[in-house]
Amino acid sequence: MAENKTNQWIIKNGSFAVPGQDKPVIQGCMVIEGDRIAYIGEEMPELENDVPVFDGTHLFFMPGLINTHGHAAMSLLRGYGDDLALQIWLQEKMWPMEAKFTSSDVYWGTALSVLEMLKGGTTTFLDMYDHMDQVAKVTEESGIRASLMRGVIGLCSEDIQRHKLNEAIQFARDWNGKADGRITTMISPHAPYTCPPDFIEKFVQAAFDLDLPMHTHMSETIAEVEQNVRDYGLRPVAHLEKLGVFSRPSLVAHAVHLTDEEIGILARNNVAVSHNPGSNLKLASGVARVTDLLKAGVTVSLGTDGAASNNNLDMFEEMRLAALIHKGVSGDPTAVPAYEALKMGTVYGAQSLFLQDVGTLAPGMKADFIALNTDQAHFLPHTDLISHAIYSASGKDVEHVWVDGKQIVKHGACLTMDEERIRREAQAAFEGLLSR
Ligand SMILES: CSC[C@H]1O[C@@H](n2cnc3c(O)ncnc32)[C@H](O)[C@@H]1O
Ligand SMILES: [Zn+2]
Repeated sequence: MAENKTNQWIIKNGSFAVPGQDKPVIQGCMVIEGDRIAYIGEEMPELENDVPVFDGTHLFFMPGLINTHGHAAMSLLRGYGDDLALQIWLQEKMWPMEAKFTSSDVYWGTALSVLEMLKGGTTTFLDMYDHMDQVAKVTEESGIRASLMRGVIGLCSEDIQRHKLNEAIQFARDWNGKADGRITTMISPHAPYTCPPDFIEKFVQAAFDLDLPMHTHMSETIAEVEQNVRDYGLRPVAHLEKLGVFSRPSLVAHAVHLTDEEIGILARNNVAVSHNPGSNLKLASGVARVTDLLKAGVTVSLGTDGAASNNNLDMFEEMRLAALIHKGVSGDPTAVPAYEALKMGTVYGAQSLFLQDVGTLAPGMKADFIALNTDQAHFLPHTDLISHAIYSASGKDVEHVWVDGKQIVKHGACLTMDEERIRREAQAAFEGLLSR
């Protein structure tokens, strides 16, 4: 949309989800000025005559979805190693293939994922992987927002450990605040079962030195918890607390197997949890205690994990799963209502990534938002648009996407990425991996 000299444009006649605010849906208009929201409300604000107008009829505007855990380049391994438990899947399928990944593979795998995420309404994603300069490059080029980190597996010699840690530090330092502030970084040992305790302590020190948050996989399977007790005499939560991880702002992925005491430790230390229901179901890891975590005051957001354990990156699916499975396992139909699932995909996502100015639609917030086409059979009647967004919608209903006030997806097509080339290169990259 062309802007006028005040850099403003206005959306009229729209319905807007404003999660976390007094009234969850507003019917009216929203003014965008540059990369931020200047106004949202039922009344028409006074504006210059030449402010461009975008007609929001039949559109439901929502904050862009925030995917708080994943490994984007793993989309190259989608469908490669289905129906296996985590450790076998990692050791026999993923790690041997990932050992062959080149920078170019990571670039095209990440591009494939970012394309899928943007078209499906995700405007911010977290990525923990290797060859992270390539992930940052895709982020810069595509216009998406991202929290990026070099994930480190420490099952190697001390020399290689040192090299990987230095890479993680260098990446975090070089890229924090880059791409017009759309990239932020974290420090990320992969998991307590792949990083020895003294190695994890070095990551904690780095996080202090760089003043950055930490992210790790934790308590994903029963086998992992039992191994932690055998190896270190503690369950993973107490183990990471003892190593100082939670003395930094922290986000842990999965946290499926927790005791009441562990939920207390996470709550006291303000540790956020990225709940990954699709991946946890597919790998048969279990069902996280989300209602208990939320009740204890823990911030719980949503992640897809990599496309090789999901097998798509549709955050609407994760919100729907979160709203459904906790009802199913608890027998309580009020567990994770639609509005709470929406907050997990938006407001709590922003909190989990330590981002202050995304996650809802309000004056002063970054203009990261999406529009769903509600003029479709599965959105009618218009009883409750938040209910429809959680229980009826999918990423395929996303018509438009804006990040930083710039339109990235228009009528379902990505304006910033070469879709045809990405599809071709990703297929070629997978075939190259098989042949090496
Ligand atoms: C060091 S880069 C990230 C590393 O994580 C692996 N991974 C992907 N999904 C999971 C998961 O659910 N639990 C643990 N580790 C996972 C991925 O294959 C990369 O090697
Ligand atoms: Zn993961």
